Formats: sequence, structure tokens, C-alpha cells
Amino acid sequence: MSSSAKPRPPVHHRRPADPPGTAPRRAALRLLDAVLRRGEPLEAALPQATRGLEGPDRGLAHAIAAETLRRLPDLDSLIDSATRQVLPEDAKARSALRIALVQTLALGTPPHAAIATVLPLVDGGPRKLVHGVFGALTRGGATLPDVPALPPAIAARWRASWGEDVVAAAARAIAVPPPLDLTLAAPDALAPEGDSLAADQRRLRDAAPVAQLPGFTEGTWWVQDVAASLPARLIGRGPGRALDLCAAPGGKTMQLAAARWDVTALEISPSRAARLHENLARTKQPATVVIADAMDWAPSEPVDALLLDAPCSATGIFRRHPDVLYRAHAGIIADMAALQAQLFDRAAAWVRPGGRLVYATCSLEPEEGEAQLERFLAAHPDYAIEPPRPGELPHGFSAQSGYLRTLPGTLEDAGGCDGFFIVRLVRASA
Ligand SMILES: C[S@@+](CC[C@H](N)C(=O)[O-])C[C@H]1O[C@@H](n2cnc3c(N)ncnc32)[C@H](O)[C@@H]1O
Repeated sequence: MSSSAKPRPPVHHRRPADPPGTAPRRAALRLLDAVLRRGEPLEAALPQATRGLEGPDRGLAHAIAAETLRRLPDLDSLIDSATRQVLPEDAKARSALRIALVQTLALGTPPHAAIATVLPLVDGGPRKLVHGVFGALTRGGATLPDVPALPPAIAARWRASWGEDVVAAAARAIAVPPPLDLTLAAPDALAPEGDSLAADQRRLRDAAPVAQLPGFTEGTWWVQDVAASLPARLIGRGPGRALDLCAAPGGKTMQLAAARWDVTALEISPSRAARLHENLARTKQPATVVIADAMDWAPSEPVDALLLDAPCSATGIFRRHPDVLYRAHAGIIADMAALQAQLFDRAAAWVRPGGRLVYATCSLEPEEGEAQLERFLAAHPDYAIEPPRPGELPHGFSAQSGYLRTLPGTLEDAGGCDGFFIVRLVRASA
């Protein structure tokens, strides 16, 4: 070639345009990768994974990924039953098959649409294998069980902590969509019709989108699982100064404000604090929001009541956030338990003699609940448990040993509730 020959323009191998309907499936694949490989929370991965998608497609991507996570062990058993060689856990072909199968077997997508929108995800790869396995399974009448299998590691841990009945109840709980619970600012507040577990509580099944429900615009209620409403109920009613130490998105801050406390709400994350501000603005509940790390910050004087709804593994909210089933491994639980112990000890000094401290986590791990309480009581002899009084809790809850432990199976006939550990402590008067 002569030196005067023009250089060839670079060749760009562009991916052919996706057929309609593929973009949300591609986003679902990114979501699964974020949760299963990178250990990210599904909600946190959503903005990046669904960038460029319109609202309904974003909702579809989220629904496919969440349902895949609810059904993962059963989907994988089906896939393994139809492949000669076991596909690696993180193989794209496995994830593509999970997404195609969950749509057809759980979400009602016709098989031809499910596979046509998923095959482009494995372009340049094992399309034939994915097509073949999907076809063999759907033609062979594959089904998913009514009660999903739990991931083996979680089942083993909860079996050791709580026994087989709780494991079985947890599996039943992920099979059905949880109800929508609302906490009312006052018992007579404008709110949708529904079941009621307390005067200021409504439970809705098959609810319309939240923003369309009566009272949303007026801000007379907020979404809050009934178990999540218990910690602030144990703080009781004001007046007085209350500190909500880990506050966003603010369900408990709003309860405390509605109960007439002068509330300071502390939150480390600016983006979560922004949601707290939005929620307070919508419900017109007053609170002073401080963005700070509770490990650096301190109140100017001790408070009458302190709520520590501590950061945790969040395994108690697996019904709404099935990604926790895959992210909450022993290392995370140990890290969270260490942070909880530090926050709990620090908070102990900020309650006036005779004041109340409520400690709570939405965790099903004893390390984040019962063990924290035991350690705290041994280290702080000036604190004692104050058990709930009769009538203080909504219908169906009871406190053995003075504290509350809600588990899969609690309130099951009424639609269940999140898993929580909650204890109210009183500091001895000086
Ligand atoms: C379980 S959530 C709180 C839920 C909230 N109480 C509610 O009812 O809506 C825990 C919160 O604590 C915040 N957090 C974690 N570590 C913190 C710290 N060191 N200081 C202050 N807030 C913290 C997290 O960002 C998270 O928003």
C-alpha cells in the first residue's frame, strides 16, 4: 500500500436495533446483575439500570426483576432440569432464561412474546441454547410451585433461628403480593376504605396506585407496614422533645409529629433526607430535619424520647424487597450489628433520666435484635425494658419477654406483616 493511500474508516459493529419490548427485559437483566453479582439493593439499582425507559417500561423491568428474585430457586431448578451441562450461576444465558420463564410462568406473558423479547439479550451468544431450553420447558408444561422455594442459605439461617414453621410461613409470604398498609395522621383522617388493625390504620388489598387514593393529595396518611408503625406507637404521645435518629424516608417521624412531639429527625443520606422533606411537606407534619452522621452529631441536651430505627440487613422486608434474600449474607449482618451496637450505645446518653428509648430493626436476624438488647442491658444498667401496656398495640400483636418480635407467620390470616424487632426501654430517674 502506498503511503498516500487513505486510511480506512474504523468499522463500528453496532448492535442491531432491539425489537419492540426488549428494552425493559434488557433493563431487568441489568437489575438482576446489580443484585446478584454486585450485591446492590434493587431499588438503588433502578435509576441506572432503567435509564431512558418510560414509566410503564420501567415498572415492567422492575416487576420482572422482582418476580425473578421471588422465584429464583424454582426457576433455576427448571433450567437445570432441561440443560445437559449446568449453566454457571452468572451466565447471561441463565439470566435470560430466568427472565423469559418468569414472564410466561408467573406474569402471564405469552411464550412467543417472552422468548422473542429475551433472545436479543444473548445476541452473539447461546441463542440456540436459550431458545431450545425455553421451548422444551414451555412445551413440556413446566410450572412453578404455588409456594416458592426460599434460597437455601436463607432457609437454613431462619430454620436455625426460628424453626421450620417460620421458614414455611416465609415461603408462603413471598407467594402473594403483600397488602398496602396506611398509617393515618388521626383516626378520623380522610382515608380509603379498608381493613383496620388500629383506629389510625388501614389495610388495603389490590389498591389503586397510591397517588390516586383518597387523602394522598391532602396528606392525611402515609404508606407504612403495620409492623413498621409499632416503634413510634411505643414512644407514645407528646408533648416533649423527641429525637428520631435514623429517620428517612420518615414514616416514624410523621407518626411522632402527628402524636404532638417536637421532633428532630436525623438522617445521614442527603438523598434520603430529600424524601423525608417531601413526605413531611405532603403530610404537613412539622419536624426539624438534620442531615448528619449520628456517630459525629449530638443533641444540645438530652431528649424525652428517642427512636433508634437502626440501619440493618432489612431481611424483615423480604416480601416487598426480595433482593434482600440474596444480599443479606453473614458479613453484612455482622457489619450491621456492629453499627447498631455503636448507635445504640451512643443514643443511650442522649435520653434524659426517666425518658424512653425505643430500639427497632426490620430484620429477622437475632444478631440485630435480641442479641443487641441483651448486650445493651448488660452495658447500661440504668436502662430497663418497659413492656407494652394492654391496648397499646394494634390488634394481633403481643410482646413476649417485654419486647416485640414479628416473624413470617405473624398476622398471616390478615395478610401478614414485615419482620421487626422492637423494644422500649426506660432510663432510670436520677
Ligand atoms: C431503617 S432506615 C430508617 C427508616 C425510617 N425510620 C422510617 O421509618 O421511614 C435507616 C436509616 O438510617 C440512616 N442511617 C444509617 N446510618 C446512619 C447514621 N450513622 N446516622 C444517621 N442516619 C443513618 C439510613 O440512611 C436510613 O435512611
